[in-house]
Amino acid sequence: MANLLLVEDDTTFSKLLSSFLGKHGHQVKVCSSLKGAREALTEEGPFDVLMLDYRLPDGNSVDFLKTLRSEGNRTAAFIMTSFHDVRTAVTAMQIGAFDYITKPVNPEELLMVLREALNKGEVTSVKAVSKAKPNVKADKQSLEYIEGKSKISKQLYEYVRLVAPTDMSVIIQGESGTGKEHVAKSIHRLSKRANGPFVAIDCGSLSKDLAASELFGHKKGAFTGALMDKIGQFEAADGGTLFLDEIGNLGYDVQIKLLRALQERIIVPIGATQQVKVDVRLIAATNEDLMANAATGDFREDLYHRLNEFKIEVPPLRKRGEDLGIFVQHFVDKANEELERNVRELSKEVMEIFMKYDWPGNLRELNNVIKRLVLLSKEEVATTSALPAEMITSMEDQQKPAGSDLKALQETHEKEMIEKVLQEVRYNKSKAAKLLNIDRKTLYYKIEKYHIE
Ligand SMILES: Nc1ncnc2c1ncn2[C@@H]1O[C@H](COP(=O)(O)OP(=O)(O)OP(=O)(O)O)[C@@H](O)[C@H]1O
Repeated sequence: MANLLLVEDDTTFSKLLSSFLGKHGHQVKVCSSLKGAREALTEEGPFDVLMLDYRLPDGNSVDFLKTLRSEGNRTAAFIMTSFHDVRTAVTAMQIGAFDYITKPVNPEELLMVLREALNKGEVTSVKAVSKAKPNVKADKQSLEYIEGKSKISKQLYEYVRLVAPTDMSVIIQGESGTGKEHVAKSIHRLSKRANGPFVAIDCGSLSKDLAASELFGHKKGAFTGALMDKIGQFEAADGGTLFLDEIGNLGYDVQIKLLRALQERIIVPIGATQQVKVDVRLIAATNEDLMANAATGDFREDLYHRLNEFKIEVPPLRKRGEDLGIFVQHFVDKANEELERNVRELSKEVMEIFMKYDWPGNLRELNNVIKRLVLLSKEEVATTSALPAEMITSMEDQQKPAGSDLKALQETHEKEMIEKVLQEVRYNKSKAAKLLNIDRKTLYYKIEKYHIE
């Protein structure tokens, strides 16, 4: 039996859900607002899993969860969202931090996601620590992952093989769910450090107060709550690779410490007087534009350049062309095995929809949608009946006009405006920056970004 917190403002739905989960032996506390959830967490917690509706009267649950994580709350959680909000939920999703389920909620799917959340247990900032066994050539990872055959994928793995044997720091940039962690693991596996540890940290779920201690360790008594000495993840990764996911989330003071660790190869645990030598290769991932953040001062420029010895862009799924079919088959096989089903393939109509859809959540979203399809399909060929209904309607309406992509639209406007102002001031960049109300660094960055001559 699990102790669940359900935050849902649709009372009919929450009653149905809690009675359904009750019948499956779970205990459910229901709240209809984030304020209520906050109170329940303080007064009635801890819970095993948080189940959060996306839109609530007093805010959205992605922001709520982010706050909880930054406060150090690590309860497993998933978000229930309508298909139209998937994009937002997915974009904000951190690996392992939380999952999502689309409404209308299918009972079998709900139990599946809940089971997974319970198995995962508490979310930790340390995502994975693995020590590869020497002499095991075809390790499990190579069976679980595929590279794809498209030109863009071939290039991606060419870069991976090129940079892996060096000791260069690498920035892996790509949208959420594109496989950045997998790329980092591949670099580690193909490096001289393959027999050393691979430690993955999710900086997005590190609380601000504890980030430095998590990375560099602390001495007993260094701060309230430091009850004993703690080894930081830098030391844990000694001789291997440290993977910092969502590095853009690290606070400024931790960024300074990180830069020092990279430059001098030494760390000082909090409260310690002695320095500790470390031999760690750093790989950082981000789905933000770190260069832009460095230009605006949100990320330390010196650290950015120190990390950016090599940059790898992981392409979004919609740009991986023919790989889609390969990934589909791979995820179908995986879901069959996990769920003990026997779906052979997806119908032509499903594949057509998949090809038109733009997959904002990339491989992770594809994996989720296929799992649902396999779970709900009774036949060997999975049909559109197991797709979220709204996915089908949205595809029917979708003409993909250029003007529907808000970000692209904003960028086009921005580019036009910058060009216009630059012309007006005869390319005097200081004047242009002033008129545009941005600093010069940001202007330079944007000129480069938009290839303005
Ligand atoms: N090459 C691959 N072959 C098969 N599955 C993959 C591959 N790359 C990624 N995946 C799967 O896609 C999902 C997302 O991958 P991963 O966590 O590496 O992405 P990410 O870009 O690091 O995500 P985030 O931005 O949220 O941290 C995982 O379930 C992973 O197993």
